[in-house]
Amino acid sequence: MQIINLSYPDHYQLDIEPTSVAVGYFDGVHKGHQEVINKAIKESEKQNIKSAVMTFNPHPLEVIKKEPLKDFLITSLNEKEKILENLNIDYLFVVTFNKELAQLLPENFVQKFFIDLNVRHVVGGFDFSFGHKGAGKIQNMDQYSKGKLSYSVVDKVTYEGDKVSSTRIRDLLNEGNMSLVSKLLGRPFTLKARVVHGEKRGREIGYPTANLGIDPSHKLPKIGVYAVKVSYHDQTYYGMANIGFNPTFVDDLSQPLVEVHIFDFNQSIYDEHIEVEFHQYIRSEEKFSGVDELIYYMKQDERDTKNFFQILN
Ligand SMILES: Cc1cc2nc3c(=O)[nH]c(=O)nc-3n(C[C@H](O)[C@H](O)[C@H](O)COP(=O)(O)O)c2cc1C
Ligand SMILES: Nc1ncnc2c1ncn2[C@@H]1O[C@H](COP(=O)(O)OP(=O)(O)O)[C@@H](O)[C@H]1O
Repeated sequence: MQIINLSYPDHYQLDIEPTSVAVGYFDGVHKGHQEVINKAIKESEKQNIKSAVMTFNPHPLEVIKKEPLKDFLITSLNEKEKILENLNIDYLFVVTFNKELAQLLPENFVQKFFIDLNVRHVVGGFDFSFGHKGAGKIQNMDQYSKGKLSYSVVDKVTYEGDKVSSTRIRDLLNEGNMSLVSKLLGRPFTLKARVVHGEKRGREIGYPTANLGIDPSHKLPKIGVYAVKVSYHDQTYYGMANIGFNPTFVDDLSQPLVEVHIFDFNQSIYDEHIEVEFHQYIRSEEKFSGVDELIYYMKQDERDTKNFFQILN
């Protein structure tokens, strides 16, 4: 997959082959988004052209609200790139979302970002809008492109009767309903991050924890303890994670920490990247009377996690 960064009003001289492109912000790349992307791939095969995804960065809300998003994005740009890479897309266009782009008339957006880029077919979801005040509707593509592009609109995808949407997934993350989140995403909710330094308390209490460096804009599941799987250097491990404020030891953390104790693992992985899949909410985070009570509960968490994954204690 070739990643091409674009921004308006910059001029660019690009040599891009004809494409069928799926367009959207695609936060989470959930089952609904996957249908849009698959349609673009199918159409590229039919027309014997390349497949592409066009996404935006940062999130439009950040530009409209003029402040950084907090606890919002289901996938960082980096995570999105990795998911798309696995879908075998030929090109990923990452369009900078800025004030200028937000003001483009739909017909100008279509000229600049589709026709000028050699796009032949555009696929969007039934409710996708673009351009000035979101007035551009994919359904009006013939008018904007003066018939120069073909397009398809993908219908609402539902799960158990309700629309699959990024908002629904955020609500389920707030509830810690990881099994339903997995169903709507088509894969477990995953954080990909660098391991950063913590307070070095973990190893003292017999449970070293890899602390994840996560951008505050990333959505996190509700505060508490989770059964997780960790990928590191092409190997998968089981583990237990805590998302929280370590109230037993600290009382003034402004951001929740995400930390993972990996079972049967004993390597120094500071500054390395790991991927953590959240499979099951285990319990809420508590303020314990001290280290001994915390250790007692962490032992119980280890048993609960191993029972959940059906691995031997
Ligand atoms: C499975 C698990 C459960 C945890 N539960 C709690 C908890 O309920 N309350 C709490 O204050 N800290 C909890 N912690 C966080 C520990 O306080 C933290 O891992 C420890 O202080 C080590 O911190 P460090 O990585 O900064 O050294 C938990 C950590 C893990 C891995
Ligand atoms: N089983 C394990 N699970 C998680 N991290 C481990 C494990 N074994 C060793 N480590 C290493 O130890 C570090 C965590 O130790 P800890 O004392 O909790 O330090 P910190 O407070 O800096 O996170 C991890 O970042 C990692 O490099």
